[in-house]
Amino acid sequence: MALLAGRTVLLRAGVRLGAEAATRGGNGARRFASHRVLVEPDAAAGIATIKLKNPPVNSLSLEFLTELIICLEKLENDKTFRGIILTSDCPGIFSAGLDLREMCGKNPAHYAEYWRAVQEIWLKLYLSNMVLVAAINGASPAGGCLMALTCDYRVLADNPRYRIGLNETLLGIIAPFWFKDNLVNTIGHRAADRALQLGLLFPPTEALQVGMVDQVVPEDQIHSTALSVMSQWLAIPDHARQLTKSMMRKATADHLIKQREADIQNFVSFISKDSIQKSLQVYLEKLKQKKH
Ligand SMILES: CCCCCCCCC/C=C/C(=O)SCCNC(=O)CCNC(=O)[C@H](O)C(C)(C)COP(=O)(O)OP(=O)(O)OC[C@H]1O[C@@H](n2cnc3c(N)ncnc32)[C@H](O)[C@@H]1OP(=O)(O)O
Repeated sequence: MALLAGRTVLLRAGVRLGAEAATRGGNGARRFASHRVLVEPDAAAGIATIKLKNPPVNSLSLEFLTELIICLEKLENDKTFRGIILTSDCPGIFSAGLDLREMCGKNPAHYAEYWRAVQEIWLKLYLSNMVLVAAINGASPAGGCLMALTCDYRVLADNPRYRIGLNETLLGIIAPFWFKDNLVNTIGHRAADRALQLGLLFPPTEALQVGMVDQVVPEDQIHSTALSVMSQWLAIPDHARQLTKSMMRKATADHLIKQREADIQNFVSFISKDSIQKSLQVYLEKLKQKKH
């Protein structure tokens, strides 16, 4: 049931994407047509670079998530590719996380559809058979951090403005258990406990220290570093690496898979509360006023 309902989201967007692809027909077979997800394939190396392009801040709207899910499905099913570098096309921002406008002032059916897409992108990334390297070239709060956490290796550009972490509590909301599980698997229980309760956003040096990222490099070296990490990981035979990855991650993914519907219901009732709506609106307003 969960999967069937999930498919509806994909198919609906798939039709739209199909139409886009047709109008762009001459663009070269290899470039996947999508407004917001740029794919730069290097077939010889077996690597595709995905550049997130949903300006201004790569917030994860339902449409953006759906395009990303379709793109990942295509790459996963294309034997040409063994690795993905995930990065941003928006200067200074990797991703601002979930799109707050999808969680404010909408109806329960919308919240449920949105949350299913958030679950789906996490499962697709976390369980990917490919090697995923995050080249984090900008700020990466909350859902942006979560996407990076699904990857096998994280390289962060050395800029104090590029902070990364699960800051949900600062918004008056709670990181779901599977965000928490992914963080605990990455930085350990004690560090995750502190980071989650305080909603910490770590600048590069601290992010490296706590293990949130694996490497911090000068900004102009981020892509070359990601490529060299990728070639190291791709030197391992796929079957051995994939089975090992699955062994390490399956229990965490199953935790969500076994209760997807309950998790959606939980999200919908939480996010629909007046007090939570108010917190999110105040937070969005603060973001808007920051400039003036
Ligand atoms: C029980 C369990 C149940 C479950 C309980 C529920 C679980 C939910 C889990 C939630 C996970 C999340 O990811 S929640 C999302 C958390 N994300 C954040 O806190 C990031 C907030 N954003 C920022 O900090 C900054 O925008 C940042 C990314 C650093 C970029 O700073 P800049 O100065 O470059 O840009 P800004 O001027 O701030 O932003 C540019 C415009 O983008 C908008 N904008 C910024 N972030 C946005 C966002 N996430 N969603 C929508 N819009 C956003 C701003 O309002 C501006 O809009 P205009 O003024 O109109 O131009």
